[in-house]
Amino acid sequence: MGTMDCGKEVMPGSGSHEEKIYVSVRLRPLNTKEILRSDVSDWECINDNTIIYKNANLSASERSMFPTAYTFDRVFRSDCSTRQVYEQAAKNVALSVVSGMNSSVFAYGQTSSGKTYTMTGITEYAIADIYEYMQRHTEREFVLKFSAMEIYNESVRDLLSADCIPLRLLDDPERGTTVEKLTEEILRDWNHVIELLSVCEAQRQIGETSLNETSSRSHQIIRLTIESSLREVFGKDNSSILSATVNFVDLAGSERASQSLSEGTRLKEGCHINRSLLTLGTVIRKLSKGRNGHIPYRDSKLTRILQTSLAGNARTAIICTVSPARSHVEQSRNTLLFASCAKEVTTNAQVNLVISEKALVKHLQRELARLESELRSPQSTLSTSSYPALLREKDLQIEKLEKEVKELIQQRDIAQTQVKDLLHMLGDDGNSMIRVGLGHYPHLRVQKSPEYEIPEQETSIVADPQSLDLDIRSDAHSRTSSDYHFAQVPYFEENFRNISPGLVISSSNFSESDSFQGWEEMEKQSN
Ligand SMILES: Nc1ncnc2c1ncn2[C@@H]1O[C@H](COP(=O)(O)OP(=O)(O)OP(=O)(O)O)[C@@H](O)[C@H]1O
Repeated sequence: MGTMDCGKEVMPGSGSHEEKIYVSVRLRPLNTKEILRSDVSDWECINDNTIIYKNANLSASERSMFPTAYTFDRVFRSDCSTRQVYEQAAKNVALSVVSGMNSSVFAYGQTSSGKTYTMTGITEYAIADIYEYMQRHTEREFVLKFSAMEIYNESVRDLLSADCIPLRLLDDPERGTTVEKLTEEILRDWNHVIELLSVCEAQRQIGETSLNETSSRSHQIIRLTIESSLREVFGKDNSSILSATVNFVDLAGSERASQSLSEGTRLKEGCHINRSLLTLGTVIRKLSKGRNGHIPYRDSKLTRILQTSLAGNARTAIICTVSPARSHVEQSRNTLLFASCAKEVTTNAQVNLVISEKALVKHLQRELARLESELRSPQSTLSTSSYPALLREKDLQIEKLEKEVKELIQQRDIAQTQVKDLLHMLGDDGNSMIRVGLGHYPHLRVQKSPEYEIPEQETSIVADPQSLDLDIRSDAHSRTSSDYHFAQVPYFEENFRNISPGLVISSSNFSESDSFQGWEEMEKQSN
């Protein structure tokens, strides 16, 4: 398998993942030394999330000063296995790396609390799971790169190199802080992993203190970078590649010189360890209160290298290891205080997509060709040759609409004239109108239709429901109002109740059989 690290562009992809750091606490059993000096276990995990300090002899002032119960995403009793800790507190975060998200798993705690014990197991389990994932996803081609470093006395050292030359840190605008000249081994297989892990173990600075015979005197970061792409297009420089890094961080343990009885080299190491852990604590505390103000990442190499993992483009899990011994209560409380701040810190992981420059150029060329052919195609609505036809069609549409507008204006003018004439006629013939008070009938108006040449014997009727009066207009040329015959009241009721206002009805609609009665008769009935 070849490396994919050619000229490339890293782009944060879709699937932004803002979340809080996953914080768990692991309580280890009392060790032989602690048992021999009759130390007692003062801490107890009362459920999956809460650990309590259970010393009954606690003074009242101590009780008021310190919390006795602490809650986290997960707490592990002293009899929990590292496999269990991995499965429940690290696996989910660590394996995000195969989906293109950066991730980090840290162990934090005082010296001899079980950080190396925990991280050794977690690193192996996670890499084994990554291999298992690769076997299941044969449609993708994977490249795994392994690197390892330690920060010893504030110097960065390559754990895969025999040289003890301190490495420089560089600031990369895209990738954050990087370590110059750090060896990156492309992993061949699982045996290669085991081999490299044992090289790291052998190279790491270990020293004996009174608290831990094999105390780690440096912070160790084992880093795995995973790149993957779909197999069919792999190696042809025309694919996008997922690229992410997982860090397994085994921090050196905080220690009190009086307890670790260190002096000389160990004392100097302890000072460096404590100072960088103090910076880490400050960074976490400030981040837990939001990202306002200055965050002192640059105060230590550890926080510079881990900046992305602490608040950037990464998913992060922190496992805080705690000794149960009463003699370490102060250190344990400090660890739990750190854990309480850490659980308030938010990171924002994104899927990292890498597109090789060649692939990017090819993609853009293909897109350009597609657009050009679309422009040339005769069917294309964008074709330049179709513009004149399109314009002609639009002109015709405009012409048609203008014609319609003209016609509508004419119709409106005619209607206005008719209304005028009608009003005029009503005004002129006002005297011939006979008003009848018919309070309970719709307003009916009997009148001559303006355009209609009414024959001698005809009269028209217009209903006006706005008024309760019944108005009857006679054909003034032929008759007087007294000559009129009208339908009986029930007839009006039946036939004109729903007549629209202004509708003209000829009286010829009535037949003699409708038994017309004289006007006076009708008036009599209505009163
Ligand atoms: N959960 C555990 N169960 C059993 N033994 C443990 C557990 N945790 C730690 N130990 C033992 O305790 C001792 C100290 O553990 P370890 O070296 O992992 O501590 P550490 O926190 O890494 O210390 P340091 O910071 O000094 O390196 C080791 O002998 C280890 O085997």
